[in-house]
Amino acid sequence: MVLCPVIRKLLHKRVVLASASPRRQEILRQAGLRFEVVPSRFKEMLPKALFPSPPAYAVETAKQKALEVARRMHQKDLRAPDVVIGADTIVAVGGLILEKPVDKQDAYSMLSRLSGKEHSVFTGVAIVHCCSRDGRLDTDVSEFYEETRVRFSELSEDLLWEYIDSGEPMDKAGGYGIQALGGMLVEQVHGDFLNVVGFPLNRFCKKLAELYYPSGREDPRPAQSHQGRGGRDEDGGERTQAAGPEEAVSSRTGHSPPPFPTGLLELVDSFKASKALFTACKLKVFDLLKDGAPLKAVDVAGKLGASACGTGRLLDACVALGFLQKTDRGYSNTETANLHLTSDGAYSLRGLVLHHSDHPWDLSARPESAGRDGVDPHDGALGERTGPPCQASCAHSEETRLGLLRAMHSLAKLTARHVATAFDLSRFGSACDLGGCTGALAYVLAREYPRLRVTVFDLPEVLQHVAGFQPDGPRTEQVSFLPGDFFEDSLPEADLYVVSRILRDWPDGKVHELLSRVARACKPGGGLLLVDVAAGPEAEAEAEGLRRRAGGERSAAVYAHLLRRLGFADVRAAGAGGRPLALLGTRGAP
Ligand SMILES: Cc1cn([C@H]2C[C@H](O)[C@@H](COP(=O)(O)OP(=O)(O)OP(=O)(O)O)O2)c(=O)[nH]c1=O
Repeated sequence: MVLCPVIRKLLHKRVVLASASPRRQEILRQAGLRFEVVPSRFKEMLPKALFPSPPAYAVETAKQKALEVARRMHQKDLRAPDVVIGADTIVAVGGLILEKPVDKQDAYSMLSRLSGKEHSVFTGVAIVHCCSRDGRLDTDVSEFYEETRVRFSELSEDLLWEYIDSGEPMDKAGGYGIQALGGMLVEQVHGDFLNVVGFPLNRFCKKLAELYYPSGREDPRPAQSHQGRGGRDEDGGERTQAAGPEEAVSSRTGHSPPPFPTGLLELVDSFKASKALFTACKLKVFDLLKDGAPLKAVDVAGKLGASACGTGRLLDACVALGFLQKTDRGYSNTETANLHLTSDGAYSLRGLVLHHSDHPWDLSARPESAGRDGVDPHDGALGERTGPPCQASCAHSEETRLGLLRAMHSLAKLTARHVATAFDLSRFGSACDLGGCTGALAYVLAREYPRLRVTVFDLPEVLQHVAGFQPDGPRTEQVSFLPGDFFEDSLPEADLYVVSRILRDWPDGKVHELLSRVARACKPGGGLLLVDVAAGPEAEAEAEGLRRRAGGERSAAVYAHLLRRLGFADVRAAGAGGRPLALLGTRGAP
């Protein structure tokens, strides 16, 4: 069939790739498709013996992967994406299906089975069109597979083990990657190379053409029958005319609708998810479900004095978010909820959640900055000043301030050990935590470094509240509190200055001013530990733009650049839980 430009047909749709495979993502991205990645949680454990042929197994697995994601997304947001794409690649040799090896021995038996022979690589693909109607999810599945035949050379034992020891086989069907080192093993390829790598792009485009050019309005030739090549299609029950109404309009007018606003809709969705969390915390749902037996929605509703229907929806949303689990017996907390969302959990973040729920624009603004002349934490973060600082000041009632302290304390407590151990700080004898608030980080630093004396430097109106947050236990005498304003007063002498979670909503000028003061106070060889950099390597590039739009963290690269400009050398970054967390710079000679 003649290929038409089909990828653009998906540009204005919300497309999700239900796959964690980096190869699939790359192939589709390079083809110009715009999509989100939501890896499927479907376990690839269908009983192979039930399938008439290996590709039938691959197609069904691909379909189940895509459907799982469509259902999960629908349950979470009550709005499924327009299209979910799932794929599954298998290797078949002598009627046997080989998936990813479970260990080196398994990789060895797979590769020795393939040595000197021809095998088939099948990738099954499912394109699931979704539609949410009255809270129900309708799906329309189109599926196909592609076969590529691959011949391996005879492989020596040495080569086999050398290849296995490279680690490459482990996440690949049949235990090899034709696109990398595994290419060495291959003598001949018959068919689509990309199909072996995990996604049959050419056949995918043909399938899209069948779906999106129903009666040849744009394609000079009418769509072919769905039998495809060699009658291999497994398109049972698929729709023959997948173009939606907007397709029809666009093909009539020749006008292309704008690209799908994925980022914008993600923001809306994440707001809905946060809202469910805020509401459940406010209603103390997690306290209610803490220790006892699971409860049905109607019982939870009764205890909360809320409607059964609304409560059921809220509980289901919490299930989708991973905070509750649901069984026949009812709803109960997950581990995360017990630990972080109950009122009295050791690492409770409920205070933080409630604070953000009640003061969405305060985010991580600190109580003292609201009252300080000229320091409006939102200045710059929102692009312009949002009003005179006194407004923010008035908004900070005593109760609000305590709520904010509680929120900051719980967050600092949770992350303090990661921060304290992100670098070896044992060379420092004294530290000053600027804006260290309740001392949550200071106490953990003291515990980790018995030689370290830590001064928490913060405004008097903040320090007057900290008594209620002091921990019992050893070495509390290493920590002292000193009232002061780090913009007005001289900074206490210290070998190490700590600036943790206070800069994120500040305008660049204020950040520069504070860090310059630190740089001037810091002795050569002294350090600056800066905590709170943007998460995720991909976030680095976006962080600046995002921060400018909505306030938030700066990327590690931006901070590192600034620290170097201010005379800090050997600036190193450390992360925790896969996220960048902190930077440590050492003051060079002035
Ligand atoms: C044969 C072969 C497979 N592969 C890869 C493609 C697939 O990623 C993987 C087969 O496993 P799959 O289960 O198809 O995919 P996956 O587990 O990587 O991702 P997901 O289930 O989330 O979709 O093997 C290669 O990269 N090169 C090859 O030469």
